[in-house]
Amino acid sequence: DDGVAMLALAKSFRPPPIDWSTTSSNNYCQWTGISCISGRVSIANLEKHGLVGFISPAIATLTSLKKIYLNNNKLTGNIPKELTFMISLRLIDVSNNNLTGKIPKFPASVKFIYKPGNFLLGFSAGDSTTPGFGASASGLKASVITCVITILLAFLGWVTQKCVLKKRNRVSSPTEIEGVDVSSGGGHGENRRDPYVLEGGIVLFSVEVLREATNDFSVENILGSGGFGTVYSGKLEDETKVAVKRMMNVSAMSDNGMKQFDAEIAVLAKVRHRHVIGLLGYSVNGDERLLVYEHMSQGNLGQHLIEPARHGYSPLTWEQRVRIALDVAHGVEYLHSFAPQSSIHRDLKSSNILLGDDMRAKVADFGLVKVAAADGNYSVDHELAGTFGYLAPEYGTSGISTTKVDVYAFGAVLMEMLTGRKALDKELSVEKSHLVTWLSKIINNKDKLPEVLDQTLKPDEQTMESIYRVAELAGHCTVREAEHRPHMGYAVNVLGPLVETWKPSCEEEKESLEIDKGMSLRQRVQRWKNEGTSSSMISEPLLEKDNKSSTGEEWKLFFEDDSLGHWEPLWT
Ligand SMILES: Nc1ncnc2c1ncn2[C@@H]1O[C@H](COP(=O)(O)OP(=O)(O)OP(=O)(O)O)[C@@H](O)[C@H]1O
Repeated sequence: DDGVAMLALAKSFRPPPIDWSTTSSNNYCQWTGISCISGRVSIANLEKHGLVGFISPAIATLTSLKKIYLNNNKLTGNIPKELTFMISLRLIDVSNNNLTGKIPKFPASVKFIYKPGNFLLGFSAGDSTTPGFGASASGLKASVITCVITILLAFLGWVTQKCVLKKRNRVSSPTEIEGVDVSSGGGHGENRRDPYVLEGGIVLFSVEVLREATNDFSVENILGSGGFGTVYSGKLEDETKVAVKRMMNVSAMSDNGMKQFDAEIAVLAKVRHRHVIGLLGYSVNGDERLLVYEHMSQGNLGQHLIEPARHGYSPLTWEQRVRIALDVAHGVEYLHSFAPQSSIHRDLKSSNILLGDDMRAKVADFGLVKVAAADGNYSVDHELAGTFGYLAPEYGTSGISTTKVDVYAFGAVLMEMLTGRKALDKELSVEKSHLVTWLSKIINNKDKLPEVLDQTLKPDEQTMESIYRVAELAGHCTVREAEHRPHMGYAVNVLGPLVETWKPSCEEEKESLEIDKGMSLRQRVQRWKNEGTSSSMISEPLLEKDNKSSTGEEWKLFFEDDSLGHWEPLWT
């Protein structure tokens, strides 16, 4: 809901546009010049409205706003620097106003138009060297008036910003972020000391803070690399361990890198669940995009399943595997059914399942997440994304995406747990390389299954019963017809009784949904830890070999709908 910010915006104009209210934000999507998508403001077109007043920093809290047209009005005051932190912003036009103060530096992804007009922009108000403000008496008077007005407006803007951010974030004071140095603001070269806490308690870090935390993004700190960047371990000043994902140079990649960055923030800012990775904050500096997550000390599931010794790990016991599977099922079920907006992960795989100190799992990497269509419906993706081996047949062939796409991928992960083999292993023969296709033929054969199990398991009779149950579930999750695959809730119910500490999922969700309002960053990380105890569109080439992945060789898939026919799925 953008109501609070819209009211602040209405109050910053004198008078506001004709049908805008300064007392009620009801129906703000219907206000003149406002366009919304899913109830969130996406375009504000207030061009030529004769507006007098200032640009409210509250605009910065409209996190879905893409375009702002404030040109050809009579606005005074400065352009709030907070606007440069807006992750969704692509265009801002403030030309032909009477704005003063510093010219803010927007990221390269934002088209910033401030000329013609705004003759005093770039000069501090009242500067005697400013054209038109010479030593004449009238010039001096004008300059003093401008200066007083600017100070008053800046103060008003500052008060509005404090109130709006406080109200939206329900964080009583930024200073409550104990020991976290979020100085130097968003890292636009200015040495800001104010901390910024944005929607959902997400912290806006300065690049300098993250640079220090990661030892200047040193090679020794690298935790892994994916298709869109490198992840570094880091330690904040208060000793909080974090993982920092440094996106590849955004100007060098297509829009999709930006989309991934935006999607992670949009989803993870709203989601708090013990089995979903916690996003602590982010940083934007020119073309630099950084995401800051809670640190997961035991790496990703793939590293523990496939050649664990290579990563310095012992093989997982069966009990650990089932517990991890249940954690993942809980996390994905939450995403599908309980999160504020039902979503599809679309890139579930063992390298996106991260493990904490206690070997409990969290689902990560939400860059490809997509809002799910209403129950029973589906949408067709024109830009497919995911990783070979985990891709559901209907998704690969026709782009049909439902939550069952994640169920299929989950089934593939279960098969990796059973066999200790990669979902797609190019080293093997064609019949064996695609794990789901190969194992599906064996999975229901109680005599043959023991032969293909991960050799490190050595199950006794009781464990074997559990293995058969999980194998059956894996087969069910990966059936060819999406409608015959179960919902994630079913997987939770199958796996729950197999582990000791089973609790009904809805009870768990209730506890976990509680967002950590008013908690310090350190407390939030600690809480997430405690809770743990219980692509860019690449059309050429169509297949991008993701040889940087820490799980070894994988093949990422990105292609446009017109190229669907070029791809031969392995299971046909
Ligand atoms: N919060 C974290 N804590 C610890 N390690 C992490 C964290 N996030 C990521 N990693 C490590 O960094 C690796 C790379 O992560 P990233 O999300 O960039 O790529 P990926 O998921 O492996 O591949 P892709 O993004 O191409 O799908 C992960 O596989 C994991 O080992």
